[in-house]
Amino acid sequence: MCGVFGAYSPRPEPLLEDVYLGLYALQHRGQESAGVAWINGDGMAKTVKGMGLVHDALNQHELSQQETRVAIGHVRYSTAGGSLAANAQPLVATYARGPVGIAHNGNLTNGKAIAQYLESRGAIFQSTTDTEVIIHLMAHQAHKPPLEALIGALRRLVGAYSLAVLLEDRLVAARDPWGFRPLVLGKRGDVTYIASESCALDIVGAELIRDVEPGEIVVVDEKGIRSLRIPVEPKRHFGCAFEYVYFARPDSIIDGRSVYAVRKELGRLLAKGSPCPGANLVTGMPDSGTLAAMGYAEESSIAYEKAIVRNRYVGRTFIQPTQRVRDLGVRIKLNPVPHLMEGKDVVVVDDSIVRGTTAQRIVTLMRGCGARNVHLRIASPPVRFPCYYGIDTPVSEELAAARMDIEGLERQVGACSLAYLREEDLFEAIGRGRNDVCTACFSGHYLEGKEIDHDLDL
Ligand SMILES: O=P(O)(O)OC[C@H]1O[C@H](OP(=O)(O)OP(=O)(O)O)[C@H](O)[C@@H]1O
Ligand SMILES: NC(=O)CC[C@H](N)C(=O)O
Ligand code: SF4
Ligand SMILES: [Mg+2]
Repeated sequence: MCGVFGAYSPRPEPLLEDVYLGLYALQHRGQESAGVAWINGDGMAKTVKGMGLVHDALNQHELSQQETRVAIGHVRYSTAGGSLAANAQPLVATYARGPVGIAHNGNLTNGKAIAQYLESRGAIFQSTTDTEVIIHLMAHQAHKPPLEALIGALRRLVGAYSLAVLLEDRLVAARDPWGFRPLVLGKRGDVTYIASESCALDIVGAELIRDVEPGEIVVVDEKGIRSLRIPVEPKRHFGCAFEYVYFARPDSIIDGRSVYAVRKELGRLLAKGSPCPGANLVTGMPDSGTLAAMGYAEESSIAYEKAIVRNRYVGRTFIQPTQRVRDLGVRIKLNPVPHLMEGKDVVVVDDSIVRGTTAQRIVTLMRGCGARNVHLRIASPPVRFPCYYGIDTPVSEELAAARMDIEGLERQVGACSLAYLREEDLFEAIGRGRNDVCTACFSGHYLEGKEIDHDLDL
């Protein structure tokens, strides 16, 4: 999952500082690289990118010295192509019709097929991301004006894309027809913003105007804001349920629904479906399990304690690219408060179990601190299938809930009991119907109707 951000002003301004701040607010969506791109006074596309977190990769002071009318930015969590400097985004190129820059959140399921087709006709790729195919598809339609070439490229894509695009001196936002990933529009005075999540608008003092609709292209230029459509009719919408469960920040609003409210509701419904009468306290796995734990505690009238402390200097562990770093991360990141554990029956709520790294470590530590019973409650259904749409859930063999049944997993993590949320409760908490939400990593029901399993590395 990545984060994208873009800004457009009718006159030159230090917009890159806003982009920097917006990316900072989207850091939870990608920790591997960060970058910005803008159009300078000569109409040329410029870019600064680096590996690591926003404050390591980019220099806020230097960026704040630049004035521009249009700029985009990206934080990356690699899902197609390795975690390399060459794959850092935004990707920028100058083709026959002028400069173009693209920041992409999501994953194309036909990216590899398109790349092979283009390579067989002489295209030379500079990166191994799926994102680059969009630029090549545009370059192959150089007879059309750039906006038409972009639309012509997008109509060939299948899968997930929420894009912030620099197109000459225009800012363009585009969201795939299935609406997998979030994308919002905001405004502060006459500056227009696009962002993966509304929390990035808040940080620059912009007001959330609305979501970019699935299948919509929003063009921002000197004429104002225009809305166009990607000419693809989706059979249904596929907004990612995992954004609400784990990925997005709780202060964001996605497709009109507060992530905070959804997470608390997930916890309440979990308590109704899988209660734990007699437990002494409920606690949440920081960070993303916290709100569901509060909802669980409220619904079951059991005291909520912040009984697992998070080391604030460690970021997200699940989105780290290797298992070694994930193991180390969980080790340093989370610790129970010993005196709250002694002789207690404790309910621990987490948002999800993916590989089982976090659950196993914490249950072991809690037991070591003297907890009598540890009941693990998960505020989403079991993750049994890989995601092909921009979250790097591993192949089925690495997914804890695909490798064993719930009793086996309960034994593996050492919990006294383990229970998951029901799928229908997930739809209820999100407030949308089965045909509006993607739950493929839980259900195995993919966009193309079957398990797609092609190697997405281009
Ligand atoms: O079963 P696993 O493979 O351990 O993956 C699941 C865990 O990973 C995520 O936490 P993460 O540390 O990434 O982020 P968070 O701080 O937002 O909870 C998620 O919230 C679970 O706690
Ligand atoms: N997770 C994402 O959104 C990643 C975007 C793109 N597929 C990449 O790997 O660079
Ligand atoms: S498969 Fe899971 S993580 Fe991927 S888009 Fe669907 S719900 Fe989200
Ligand atoms: Mg977590």
